Order: sequence, then C-alpha cells, then structure tokens
Amino acid sequence: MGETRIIKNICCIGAGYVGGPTMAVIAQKCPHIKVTVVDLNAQRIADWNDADLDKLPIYEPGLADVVAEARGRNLFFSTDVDKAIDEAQMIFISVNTPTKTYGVGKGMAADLKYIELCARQIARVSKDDKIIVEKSTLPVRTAEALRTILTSTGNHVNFQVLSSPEFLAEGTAVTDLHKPDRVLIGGDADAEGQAAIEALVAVYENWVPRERIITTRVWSSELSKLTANAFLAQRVSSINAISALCEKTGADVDEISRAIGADSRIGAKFLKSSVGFGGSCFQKDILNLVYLCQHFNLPEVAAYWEQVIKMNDYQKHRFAKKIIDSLFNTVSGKKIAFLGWAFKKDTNDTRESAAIYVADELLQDRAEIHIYDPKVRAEQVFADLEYLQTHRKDAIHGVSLTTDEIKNLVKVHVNPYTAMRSAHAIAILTEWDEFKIYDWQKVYGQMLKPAFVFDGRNVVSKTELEEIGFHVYNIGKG
Ligand SMILES: NC(=O)C1=CN([C@@H]2O[C@H](COP(=O)(O)OP(=O)(O)OC[C@H]3O[C@@H](n4cnc5c(N)ncnc54)[C@H](O)[C@@H]3O)[C@@H](O)[C@H]2O)C=CC1
Ligand SMILES: O=C(O)[C@H]1O[C@H](OP(=O)(O)OP(=O)(O)OC[C@H]2O[C@@H](n3ccc(=O)[nH]c3=O)[C@H](O)[C@@H]2O)[C@H](O)[C@@H](O)[C@@H]1O
Repeated sequence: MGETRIIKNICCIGAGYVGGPTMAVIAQKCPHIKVTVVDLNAQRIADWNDADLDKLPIYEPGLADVVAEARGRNLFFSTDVDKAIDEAQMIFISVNTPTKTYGVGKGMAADLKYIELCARQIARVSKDDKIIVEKSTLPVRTAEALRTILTSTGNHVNFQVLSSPEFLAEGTAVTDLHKPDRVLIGGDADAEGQAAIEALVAVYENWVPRERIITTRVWSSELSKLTANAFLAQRVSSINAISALCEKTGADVDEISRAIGADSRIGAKFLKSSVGFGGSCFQKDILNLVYLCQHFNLPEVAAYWEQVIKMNDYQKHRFAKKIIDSLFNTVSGKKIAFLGWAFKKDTNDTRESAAIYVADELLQDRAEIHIYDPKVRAEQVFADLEYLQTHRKDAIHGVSLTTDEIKNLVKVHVNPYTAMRSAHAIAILTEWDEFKIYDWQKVYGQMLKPAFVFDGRNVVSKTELEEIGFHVYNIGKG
C-alpha cells in the first residue's frame, strides 16, 4: 500500500478564473498548508498582489474577502514558477486549454500546448516525488500524456497524476467552492495511485464532507467533466430550441420551464431561455467532445453533441435578426444600446459572450453600438470584437471589420443612461440585476420613437415597459 502524504505545500500553475479562486479557498480553509499560485503573466500576478482588493484580476462576489483573509498568511501569488514547483509536494495545473486555432484539430480539439509546457517545466525542476493534479479541463487520456512527459526526464522522480476537474461556475465561484455539490478525484487503481487520491481527499476534507468527495479512475474523472458541461449546455440549447417554437405558437417559455422543471426527474435548474450560452468552456468542451468522438470513429455521437453548438449559434443569430427585422430591415446608422457584455451576470468575463456575436451581426449592417456593462472595461470590448474578426467560424458569416471601423461604430459607456440616450433600440445581453431597477420612464423619454427593447434575458417586465410605451421583444414569448 502507498502511504498517504500529509500535504503542507501546494503550488498551482495558472492564476486565472479557476486557479485564483480555487487556491484562495484552499488556503482559507487549510491555514496549515502553504499555497503558492504562479503565472507567467506578471501583470496578473501583480493584480492578485495589489493592496487595493478592487484591483483583483477577477471579479467574483465574496472573493476579495477570501483573498484578504489568506493572502500573506499562507496564500502567495508569484511569477517564480520554478521555485514554487521545487518546494511543492502537490502541483495543480490550472492553465488555459482553449480550442486549437491552427493545424490538426483546428477549431475543435483542445490546445494542450500550455499543459505540455507545464509538464516539461515540472519534469525539469522537480528533485523529489510530487503529486500532479489536473485542474484544467482536459480530453480523456491526457493524464497518460502528462505521465509520459514527466517520466521521460532523467531526474528519477516519482510522479502521481490525478484528475480533479473543477465544477465552479463564474459569478458563484466562491459559494461553489465553499459548498461544492461534489469534488471529483480520479487516480490510478494501484496503491500509489490510491495514496495520492487520499492525500488530495485529505486536503478537501478540511471543509467538504467526505460523502461529497467522489473518487474514480483517471479516465472517468476526465470524461465526467466534459460530460457535465455537455449536459448543462444541452439543457440551455434544448430550452432555447423550445423558445423559438413558443414565439411562433404564443406559448411562454418561462411558463414551460416552470412546468417541466417541477418534475423532479428534469429539475428546475439550467432551464432559463436566453440569447445563447457563452463562457470560455461550454463551446470549447463540447467541441472537444465532438472531436474525441470523431477520433474514435463515432460520427453519430459526434453529430448529436455538435447540434448543441449549432442550436446556440442559431439562437444568437435569431436574436440579432429579430433586432434588424424589427427596425424596418436595417440598423445602418441607428443607435443600438447594449445593456451587458459579460457572458453572464456577476462576472467580468466576456469570453464567448453572446453579446460579441450579436454585436458583430449588427455591425455587419453598420449599426452604431453603445455598450454599458457594470464590470467590463472598454479595452476588453474592443479586444473581443477585434479577436472575432480574425477567428470567424464557418457558421458565422460576414466580412471582417477593420479596427478603425469598429472604433467608429462602437462606444463603451460608464453610465447606462448615456448609453441609452437617443437610441433607436435597447438590447439586453446580460442579466445584471441593476437593469431591473432602472428608471425606464426616464429612459423612454430620452429615446427615439418608436422605442424598442429586445430583452435577451427576460429580465425586465414586458407589461410595465409596454405600459410606458416601449415595443418589447422577449425570448420565447409569443
Ligand atoms: N473559467 C471557468 O469558470 C472554469 C474553467 N475550467 C477550466 O480550467 C482551465 C483554466 O481556465 P481559466 O482559469 O478560466 O483560464 P485563464 O485563462 O483565466 O487562466 C489560465 C492562466 O494560466 C496561465 N498560464 C498558461 N500557461 C502557463 C504556464 N506554462 N506557466 C504559468 N502560467 C501559465 C495564463 O497566463 C493564465 O493566467 C481551463 O482548462 C478551463 O476549461 C474549469 C472550470 C471552470
Ligand atoms: O467548466 C466550466 O468552465 C464551468 O462551466 C459552467 O460555468 P460557467 O460557464 O461559469 O457559467 P454557467 O452558469 O454554466 O453559464 C454558462 C452560460 O449559459 C447561460 N445559461 C445558463 C443557465 C441557463 O439556464 N440559461 C443560460 O442561458 C449563462 O448565461 C452563460 O452564458 C458550468 O456551470 C460549471 O459547472 C463549469 O465548471
């Protein structure tokens, strides 16, 4: 039997949306463990170390308090990757695993170059035995590749590779980490593998009840993560598919969600119809799953899951088209105010946000877009739009816009009322709570008439807005 090691020193490579909050909570709940989070991005590390907690690189409710409690005590952020690797008994890898944008598997497979670099660095630096934990979301059997790289060095160090995917959602990361539905840990079946699993179980047991910690074999753990995201995204695409039918038939998608969600076999969560799901992971992980299925010659299974993405693209396109159709078939020269740019509320993350794609479609028709989001900075909005111009999927038609064209047509505001002033239409792209309590009478008074509201999140009251005089379009309400 391998002996369970008491972990006193953890390193995490990658100080992003997963590495930062996850390690902050481990440090908070395990004051006896030194946790060092490292990243190549010096600015990101400086922001994590900033005395002003408002400058943390990630906005998450409750995160600043956790960082304030642990930082400098047993939580450290550093760019000295080698030193942190050398000192740690357990190393979490939380680097990004985006969709490949080049070569074999382009547009589908996960790009594992950052993971591979980490493995090579760990192999080069390590002088004693270490447990490596895959926190990033990875294709099934990546642990095997990691192990091959790690053991191909001359250091004669023993590495155990565990898979412990993260299930936190942005906007609720701290709550999800404090009270996870489950923690998943996959490892080898042999004695050393089981001992490594127990070492990580012991870390989580400081605050997570043992019955919520699921242990499996490595491959099951890796594939569980892709499957969980595919199922969650599939629910959103399924309800969004029904929203289109609701609009044709006069049914109300929110009423349908309530009615079907009351069935305990279906459950109420993840049935909120929207302008389309975004975020860095749903699309990337499903594409990765589709790629794996194709690789293993399962074309029917690949096509089944690919449909979830196609439905999501359709939903974003349907929303943009609705705006153009309603504004008398052109938005050229018209001012459209966007409320929200983040991919969901309570985060400053904009990766794959539906707002980017809807904006692009309106810009193709030469709309003027005025954006307000309580947490997203102007530079991020421009970076998102510029990135899309060079990374169009086949599904997204349209010509690439130049940086100057984007700068001329897009304005980012820090005040929502200025964004909406003299607008022809308002499009709600993110479900920020503050949108519900705006002075809509005042907004109406300052807009051009007829004044349109396209609510991509069903957050404002259609009845109240119509009483004021707005023309309102909601998702899935006939
Ligand atoms: N964002 C989310 O809510 C969730 C993400 N995941 C998964 O976690 C992984 C990380 O995602 P995020 O934290 O969102 O990514 P991120 O992009 O926010 O952070 C990754 C960080 O890793 C750093 N990095 C890359 N290579 C490095 C290297 N060789 N050495 C040191 N630092 C390096 C980057 O500079 C970046 O700061 C992905 O696989 C993702 O699929 C899983 C669950 C939730
Ligand atoms: O692997 C990941 O990155 C994470 O992906 C999602 O988390 P996240 O993308 O942060 O946020 P979600 O709450 O899942 O929302 C994703 C998108 O779906 C949309 N959504 C969600 C739920 C819903 O009912 N309707 C809906 O349109 C959201 O607005 C958002 O654009 C999963 O929920 C996490 O469990 C997982 O760890």
